[in-house]
Amino acid sequence: MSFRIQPAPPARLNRCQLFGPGSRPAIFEKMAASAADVINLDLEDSVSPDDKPAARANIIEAIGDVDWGDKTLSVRINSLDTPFWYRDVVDLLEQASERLDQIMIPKVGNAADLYAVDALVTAIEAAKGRKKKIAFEVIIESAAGICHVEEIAAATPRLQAMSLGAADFAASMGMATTGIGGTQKWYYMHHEGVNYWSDPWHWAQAAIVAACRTHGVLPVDGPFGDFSDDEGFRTQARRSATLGMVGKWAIHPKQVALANEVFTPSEDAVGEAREILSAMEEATARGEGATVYKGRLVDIASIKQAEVIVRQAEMIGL
Ligand SMILES: CC(C)(COP(=O)(O)OP(=O)(O)OC[C@H]1O[C@@H](n2cnc3c(N)ncnc32)[C@H](O)[C@@H]1OP(=O)(O)O)[C@@H](O)C(=O)NCCC(=O)NCCSC(=O)C[C@H](O)C(=O)O
Ligand SMILES: [Mg+2]
Repeated sequence: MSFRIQPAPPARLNRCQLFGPGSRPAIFEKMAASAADVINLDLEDSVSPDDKPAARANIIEAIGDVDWGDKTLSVRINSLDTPFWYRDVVDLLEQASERLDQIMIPKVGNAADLYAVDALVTAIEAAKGRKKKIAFEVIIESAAGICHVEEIAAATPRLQAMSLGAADFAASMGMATTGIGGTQKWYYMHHEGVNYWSDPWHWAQAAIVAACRTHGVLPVDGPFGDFSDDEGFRTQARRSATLGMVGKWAIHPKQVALANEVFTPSEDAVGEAREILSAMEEATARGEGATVYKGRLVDIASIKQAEVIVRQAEMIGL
């Protein structure tokens, strides 16, 4: 390992991010009452161009008026290739209450995109005397974004989280699918009469996790479009969790419980992680760097692995 210590990501829960269009204020209270850790009020692709001004006004009003509890409250602005984004930032930062925690910047292509938004946000915060520094989260959802994922993860200390946006990513990459996440019908190998399905999102997810872990950012899996397919959602989420992601988006309220279920470590997993830590404590007291736990090797690296699970459990209060 490099002599530089890997920075810890923000110590907050991010198991589920529930999205809702800013043009649909009737669902804001329902979003606030949900069990999602993060709320994403959307000004981007779920809002039609004509509705953008009204959606901004709805969101600004709701940030102050709705009781969002202890959730992380985030607003997705429009991307930098549109005429909408600067007005999103200016109106939010000038008019929304200090309850706003974060803005989500979609379709980032390189670090300079974040530099531009950071400059604007920093100027408005200073001009308006805002006390809370707004955090950023980004979506990697283009060929440029995935090519520059590491410089994006390092771009600004405001950055807390990074998601994979499977729909725009597939379009930008020219992928032959209209599916948003999950297994794709034609993505398989064939051997001796049997098809073996593979995961076309895997490499992008792994690149995102590595960039995030290098720079202390939370890696998050994005949307799973078919909200009638609970098992498909669970399977995709379990793969993401196994790869190191901390949570997943919900584009319908029924997906919140599924994400929380997958990204909350099970009692068994937490129990085993605590037992590994105890076994290693005893081994260390005996002057040993490795020992045997349930017939398998555990060593100093196992302590770090177990601590990932125990830290997550402690944040949740398990
Ligand atoms: C997908 C939806 C349009 C479905 O809405 P609806 O038809 O109202 O669903 P239901 O009738 O099944 O709703 C049941 C009840 O739940 C409430 N509801 C609906 N949606 C939400 C929500 N998001 N949060 C909270 N509550 C919600 C309904 O009001 C019903 O309540 P009740 O009548 O009291 O029982 C809709 O869910 C929706 O708009 N979802 C979010 C869409 C969105 O934000 N999309 C953007 C993110 S995905 C994306 O952008 C792609 C990404 O960038 C990429 O590139 O990959
Ligand atoms: Mg998108």
